[in-house]
Amino acid sequence: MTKMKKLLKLTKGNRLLYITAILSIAVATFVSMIQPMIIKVTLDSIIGDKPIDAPVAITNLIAKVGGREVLWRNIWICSLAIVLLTCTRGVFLFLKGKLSAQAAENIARNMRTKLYDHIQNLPYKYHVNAESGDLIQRCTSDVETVRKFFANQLVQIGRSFFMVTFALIMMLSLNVKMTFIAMIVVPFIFVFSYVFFKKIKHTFEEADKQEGVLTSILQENLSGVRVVKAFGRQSFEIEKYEEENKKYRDFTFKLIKLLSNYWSLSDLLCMTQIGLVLISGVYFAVSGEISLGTLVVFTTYEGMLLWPVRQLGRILSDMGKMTVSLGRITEILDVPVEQEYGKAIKPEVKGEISFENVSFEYEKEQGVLHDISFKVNKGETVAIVGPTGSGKSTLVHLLLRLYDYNNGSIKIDGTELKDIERKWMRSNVGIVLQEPFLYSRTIKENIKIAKLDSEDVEIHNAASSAAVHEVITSFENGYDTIVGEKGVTLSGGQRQRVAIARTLIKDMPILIFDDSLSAVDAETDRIIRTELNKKSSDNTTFIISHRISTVMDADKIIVLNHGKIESMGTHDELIMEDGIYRRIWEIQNSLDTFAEEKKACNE
Ligand SMILES: Nc1ncnc2c1ncn2[C@@H]1O[C@H](COP(=O)(O)OP(=O)(O)OP(=O)(O)O)[C@@H](O)[C@H]1O
Repeated sequence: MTKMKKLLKLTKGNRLLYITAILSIAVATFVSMIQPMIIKVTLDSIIGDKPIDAPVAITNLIAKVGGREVLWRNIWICSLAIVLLTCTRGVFLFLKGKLSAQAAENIARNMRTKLYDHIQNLPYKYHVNAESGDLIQRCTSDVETVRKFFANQLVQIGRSFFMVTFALIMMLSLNVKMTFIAMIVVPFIFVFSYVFFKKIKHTFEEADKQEGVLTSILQENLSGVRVVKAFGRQSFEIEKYEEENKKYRDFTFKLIKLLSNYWSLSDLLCMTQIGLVLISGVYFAVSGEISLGTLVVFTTYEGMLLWPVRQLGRILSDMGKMTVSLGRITEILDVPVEQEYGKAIKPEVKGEISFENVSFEYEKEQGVLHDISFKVNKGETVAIVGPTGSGKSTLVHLLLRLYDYNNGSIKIDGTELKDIERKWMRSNVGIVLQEPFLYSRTIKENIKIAKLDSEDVEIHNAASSAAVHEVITSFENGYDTIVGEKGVTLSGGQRQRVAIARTLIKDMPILIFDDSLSAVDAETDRIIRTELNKKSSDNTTFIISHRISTVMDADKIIVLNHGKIESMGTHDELIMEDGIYRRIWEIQNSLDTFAEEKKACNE
């Protein structure tokens, strides 16, 4: 879609406001053009004795008032006319400002909502790779640039257009030769502005990109400030920021330099034009070719005309910035939202799951899961163990349809997973992520997110099942304790448990715990699992863990290695086999025995 079409599309729903704003600026410009004509007639034909040489409307008006004689005796009428015209101009300028601001605000609001909606519906893969600092910049400062364009610059372009057209008509009606002199440099100013606009666009783009880099570093640094401090990386981070900051400053300097060159050169062109009008105007007035009033009209028009022309360079340069911003916004909007390729049905999910020869790769030719086949009955608990990077999280992410498997088949109660609507599937699967995210809200609100209408008692029950109720009630504000950004006021284990409570509050047929008990001690882990067993005998549960004690009671344990199922069975079966599972079990067992012996010695 061309930029013009994109711009037009944005004004949808606000076009009437815009048309009225543009009409208002047309009226205001026309009125401001009439004023010098009144001065001219007053000077030449009311105070002076020249025949009236003005547009028909003004001649008719003079006749209606009573003719030249009456006006000469009541010269205040001419002043009053100027005052009235100034007031009319003011009213229309006010209307223009109000309506265009209103339209621009509406456009900006629509754009923000559209962006936010779109971002929410983008595929998981997009978010994994996107830089949030850059996204934030696009949703805030880029939208602001477009808003400013619609609020100010677009109507300003209209003003320039009307100004040039009206002035040209008026000047031509007075003197063709003078009109030619008054317009001789104007095309050069236009061409100059256009060339400048082309040149500055690229620099604006670079500066904007660099601003995005700065925002990203800042955002990343603030969220990872604890890592920076813990590793004593402050000076490295400061240097890195300083380097990018310097680059940003250099781009801005370059822009300022270009802009100042532009303003000085456009000043020179404008002053040359005014000088030409003054010199030739005075010459023609002295030689009697034009009247004094006509000279006043030409010099006033020139002053009025050159300002919008001068401004045009700025508007065009801002337009460059605006098209860049618009491009950056549409770049997000052009990313396709998560599509439903299958039938998008919403069957009742009971929890029977089967994987048949499933393979998956994030990047082409780099398989992550190979030929995975297993079956889980409703209500069973399946544990997935395996070395880090073996594909455990990937496997459960497939169940949520965050990614679609490349080969094989996954069936949920006999229905192909790809045919089940993504949102529907996600509303039937409760997952506790490896690194749970908590909002900077109260604990209660964080738990309620999964079920907004939940009663206090349900919240407390979920928290009890996650073995965190007592911890919460020990806080001064209990469930109303606000969790700091990303839950810094809570310990890692407490955070995990609040996240578990959030998942348990809604009774989902499938539950997934992705290494989500890693930050709690073995005893709390056991309490939570006992609670889970009590609560979720009907739920099909997946537990990913590196801790054998967490998975040993599972109905089925899947051992993944390099994306393949190495072995599968119950704990008792697996410890009989020579493999990863037995090795991990032996290591953890000997560690436990060692810890117990040490404890006994200390006692
Ligand atoms: N979004 C992604 N894009 C590309 N590759 C990815 C992505 N997520 C994971 N991988 C890769 O896929 C492989 C499996 O990752 P996965 O997170 O499933 O392993 P895991 O067994 O859960 O590891 P851990 O125990 O450390 O959590 C790894 O090699 C990882 O680098």
